[in-house]
Parts: sequence; C-alpha cells; structure tokens
Amino acid sequence: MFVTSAPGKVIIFGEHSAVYYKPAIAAAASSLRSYLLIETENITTNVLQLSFPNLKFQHKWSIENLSQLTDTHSLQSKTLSQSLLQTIDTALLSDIVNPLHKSAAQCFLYLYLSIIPPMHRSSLKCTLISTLPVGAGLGSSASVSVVLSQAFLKLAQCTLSPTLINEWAYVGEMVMHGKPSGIDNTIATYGGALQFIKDDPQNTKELFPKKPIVAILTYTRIPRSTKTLVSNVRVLYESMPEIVEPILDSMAHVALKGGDALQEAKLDDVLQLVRINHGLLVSLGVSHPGLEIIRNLTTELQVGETKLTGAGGGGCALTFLNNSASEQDVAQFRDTLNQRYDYQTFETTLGGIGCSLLDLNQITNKEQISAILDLFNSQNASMEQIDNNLLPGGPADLPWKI
Ligand SMILES: Nc1ncnc2c1ncn2[C@@H]1O[C@H](COP(=O)(O)OP(=O)(O)O)[C@@H](O)[C@H]1O
Ligand SMILES: C[C@@](O)(CCOP(=O)(O)O)CC(=O)O
Ligand SMILES: [Mg+2]
Repeated sequence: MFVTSAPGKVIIFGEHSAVYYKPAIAAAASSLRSYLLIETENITTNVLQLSFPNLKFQHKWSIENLSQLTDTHSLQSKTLSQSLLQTIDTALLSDIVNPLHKSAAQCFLYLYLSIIPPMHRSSLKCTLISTLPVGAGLGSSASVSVVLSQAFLKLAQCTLSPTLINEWAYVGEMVMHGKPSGIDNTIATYGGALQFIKDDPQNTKELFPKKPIVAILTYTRIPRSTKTLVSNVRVLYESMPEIVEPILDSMAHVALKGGDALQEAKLDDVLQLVRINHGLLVSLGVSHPGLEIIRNLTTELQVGETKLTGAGGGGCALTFLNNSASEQDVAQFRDTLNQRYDYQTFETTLGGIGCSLLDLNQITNKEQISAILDLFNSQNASMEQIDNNLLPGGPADLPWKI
C-alpha cells in the first residue's frame, strides 16, 4: 500500500499567454493537494477499482476485459492517441454521463492502459482525495494527473524520476484539455516557483523569491471549463491576431518583470503588475462578474491588488496584500467575501513541496495507518483532518519521499 501526492498551482502571471509560448510565472500551492491511495491486497480479485469521493464517483472494470481491449501498451508513446481515447470512450465509459466523472475516468484509464503493461496489471484499488477545489483554476486536473502517473509508473516498476512523471502527467492533461501549456503539471511535479515557457525546458527556470510569497486565494464557486475558456481565446486570437498578439506580448513582459519583482521582493512592482495582468485578461474576455466583485472589493478596501488565476470565467482569484493593509482590513475583506458572497478564502504561502510518495508499509504506528485509511474511506473527510494526518511536512511528520 502506498500513497502518492501532488500540489495544486497558482499562476501568478501569464495564464492563457502561456499557451502561446509566452513566459509565465507559477508556484505550487503546496498545502492544497491531491492524495492517491493504491491498494493491491485484500481487495476484489482481477478488478480495477476507482473511487473518487470528491466527485461522488466510483467505477470497476474487469482486468481481463481491459487487457482484451488493449493487448499492447504504449509506454514509449507520450503523445495523445486519439484511437486509444476513442476505444476508452466507446468500450469503457459509455454508461458515464456526468462530464466531471467522464473526464476524470478518461484520464485515469488512459494513463493506466498506457503506463502499466499487461504483465503488471493485477487487482488494484485506487482512491483519490483532494483538498483542492475541483475545476477552480488551481490545477486540480494536473495534480490528479501527477498522482496517477507517479503511482502507475511505480506499479509498472519503472524508475521514478520527476521528468518521467511530468511527461506522463502532461499526457493526462492533454486527455482533459486538448493542448495545454504544461505549466500546471510541471509545477505539480516539481513544486517551488517557476518561470515557465511551453516546450522550452532551457528557458524554464526555478525562481527563488527573497521573501516567502503569501497570498489570499478566493474561490468564487463559479464553475467553468478550462477547455472552453482556452478555446474562446483561440477563436479571438484567430479572428483578430493583430490585436491579440500585442496583448499576449504585453503579458509576456508582465511575467518576466513580475518574476524579477518576486525574486527581489519588490512588492510595489508586483502589485502594479498584478493589476495590469488582470486588465489584459479582462481584455481577452476571460473574467467574470463574480471575479470582478473580488477585484472591486480589494480596491474599495485598499488592501492590495487582485487578478484572476488559472483559466478564469469563475474559479479563483489571487490577491497580494499591500504593506498598509491592517489585520482588520484583511479580516473585513475575507469576511465580506465569505459571508456576503459565500466565497471561500484561503491564505496560502506559495511554493513548497512537489510530488511525493509515502510507503505505508514503512509506518509502524498502526493507529496512524488506520487514521490515514479512514480519510480515504470516508466520503467527507475535512480539509483539516486531511492536513493533520497526511500533509507532507505537516503535523503527522510522515516519511514522505520527495
Ligand atoms: N478530487 C478529484 N477527484 C477526481 N477528479 C478530479 C478531482 N479534482 C479534479 N479532477 C479532475 O480534473 C477536472 C477539473 O480540471 P480543470 O477543468 O482543468 O480545472 P482545474 O483548474 O481545477 O485544473 C475535473 O473535471 C476532474 O476530471
Ligand atoms: C489558461 C491556462 O493558462 C491555465 C489553466 O489553468 P486551470 O486549468 O484553470 O487551473 C491554460 C494552460 O496553461 O494550459
Ligand atoms: Mg486544469
């Protein structure tokens, strides 16, 4: 039995422009994570079981059926095979109608069938719990792709390396989104803070901010689809390239300057650039009145600057506080968002631990193991319970391998 874990991410500068090969800055939201429990013993034989309690979704497939369907596996091929995707859809997922269930199961089966060769396919139960809001712009899909890739590579007896995990997680992201930039899976794998350029590892580099980056994340609970928003921007780009290209170039300058400002802890510059980046995103049509509420309240209470983060259209906003924001101001800001609008706010330190692995056989304390298993078996474990019992570097002090 083992658990894999990976964080969500916050794009600080350059969402959407990242898809067009422009530099972007992102950091791990390392306390908001997905955790995948892998059980291979004392479970139903010759069955692959999936349990995603956050989505209230469970499913089972006979391993024999799966192997008949795809008797060859494509461990070498880290590109998206439309024919495998089609086979999965028609033969294994035709009974699933909920779109969230469908995309999660597609990603799960695609990675399972591609990574684990038939000789290593035996009875398996996979249970995934997460403290990340689903579909909110904090990279839950990438975090899920990373924990699945890491676990399946281990079951396939591959030597685990961050490069390999990240490559497969990108395939998982392609299953969910088509052609993403790859920034989310890269952060979920490596953790920390990065300046990222799509398909350009030479110019993707780690950032070392002088001061820890503390920010407030606000989840509007407004659902949206990354895939749709990215494709709306594509349509705009293709219809007015002479206008959209300079906006994307401007976002690239914002990201490069913003990365430097974060490293040098130049808060005034960071705040200006957050405001500019949000304005550019508004011009691309990816904001939402519910996000503007947060931005307007930040201005009204003069606590700092806010931008949308992730694909926008709902989901989450990121707020950096200015030095003059008092504790009362910040409390008023958060209380108003929580109480008047039913938004959820988190104070988060950005950066920290990327993907990690916990071998439950190494834990000798039986009570600790049963507390961990209870979290996966419960349908509604709270964020606090998960953090207390599982968070890498958290109070339970577990032997996570990074
Ligand atoms: N806790 C979870 N359990 C199972 N699947 C999840 C979970 N969280 C996210 N997902 C998958 O990720 C998808 C959301 O991804 P996406 O729209 O890109 O939003 P995000 O900004 O959170 O990455 C969901 O439809 C689901 O397939
Ligand atoms: C809009 C985009 O820049 C980020 C999307 O992030 P999320 O799925 O909303 O967490 C797309 C991408 O980088 O592939
Ligand atoms: Mg995503």
